[in-house]
Amino acid sequence: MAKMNFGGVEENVVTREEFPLAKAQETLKDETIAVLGYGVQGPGQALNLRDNGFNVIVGQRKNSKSWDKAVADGWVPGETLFELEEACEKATIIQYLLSDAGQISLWPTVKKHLTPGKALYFSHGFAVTYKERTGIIPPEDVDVILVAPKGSGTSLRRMFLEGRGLNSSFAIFQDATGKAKDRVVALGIGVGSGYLFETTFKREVYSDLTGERGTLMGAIQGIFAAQYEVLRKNGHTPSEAFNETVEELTQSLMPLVAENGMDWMYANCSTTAQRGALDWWKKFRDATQPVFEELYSEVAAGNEAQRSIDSNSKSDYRVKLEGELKELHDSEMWKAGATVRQLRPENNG
Ligand SMILES: NC(=O)c1ccc[n+]([C@@H]2O[C@H](COP(=O)([O-])OP(=O)(O)OC[C@H]3O[C@@H](n4cnc5c(N)ncnc54)[C@H](O)[C@@H]3O)[C@@H](O)[C@H]2O)c1
Ligand SMILES: CC(C)(O)[C@@H](O)C(=O)O
Ligand SMILES: [Mg+2]
Ligand SMILES: [Mg+2]
Repeated sequence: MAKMNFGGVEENVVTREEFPLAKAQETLKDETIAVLGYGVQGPGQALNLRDNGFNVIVGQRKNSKSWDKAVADGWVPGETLFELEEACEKATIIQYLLSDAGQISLWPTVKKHLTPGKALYFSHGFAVTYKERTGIIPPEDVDVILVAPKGSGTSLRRMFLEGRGLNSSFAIFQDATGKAKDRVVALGIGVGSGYLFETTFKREVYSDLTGERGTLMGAIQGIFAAQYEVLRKNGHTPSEAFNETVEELTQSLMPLVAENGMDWMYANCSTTAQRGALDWWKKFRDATQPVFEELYSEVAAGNEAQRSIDSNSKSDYRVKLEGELKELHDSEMWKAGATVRQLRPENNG
């Protein structure tokens, strides 16, 4: 494992140079990897593993949309696509990629097939870290490992097809066979990770829940909405408000930030923008920091996990969710966004 310096802090990372695909293939040559669940991560990881030459099968409920999607992606019923229990039986490595709530209900079935020496793989530290709430306590004689791609399964697949790689974290909760480290790193390379950084199940779930509720999705939508509303209230058109809040960020500035960092962006805008951004960023940091503190403590207390488990297990969960998503979809800001996206020359022919 290479030690790399991240802004003055040394961390362990695994790169593709250090652990090439050929080594990953050799490590897992006698394994049958069953990817359970074909939602968002399932397809990304299963297809990348298949294209990378691993022995991989998919387990999914029959008569479901995800089953049909798996068939459309070339998984063959009875050969590489099975009902969940049959896939568990055939697997030496079970990649548990059902929704976090779905993992709770299927657990008794999965546990039954976790015979000594198998590996149980997660892409989230949720099930094991919050075991008192999920009831997921793996037997002691199996490896329990994690590769958590830091992004959507959609991006994992897209970036793989573009010859790029999404970064993932990896962790070992339990090394029963003495092979857990090689297995987890080989799987991380196999699913198409750019590089792998080391974590624990607990640190993965605390940071992931914070990130998705924070700057990755929750906080950013909140900041978008606040700025858009202020601009609209002050007489700006939807076009102007949307362009100045979202479109410029995603189309112009974020690709540059991705390439070079926000420090570079600050050094490469107008002196007017530079002055203002330098003067205002700390005010935004100070205003939001208490919310982030509250968020992190709710995550660490397990309350966020419990809320997610509870809401997912309600019978009207789907109906309520659709209502909430519709509210966002029907908001003026995102309707304006749909029109703006349509007007991108590459989208309007
Ligand atoms: N969505 C992402 O891009 C992403 C990114 C990183 C990590 N993860 C993690 O990966 C795992 C999978 O997440 P996902 O978003 O792909 O899941 P998902 O919500 O898309 O669901 C995956 C599959 O679970 C099946 N499922 C749900 N409940 C079930 C049940 N009770 N019985 C049988 N099958 C059931 C669904 O049919 C679906 O095919 C989770 O642990 C998640 O936290 C997801
Ligand atoms: C894609 C995300 C937000 O990073 C993931 O954590 C998820 O739960 O979907
Ligand atoms: Mg997440
Ligand atoms: Mg995440």
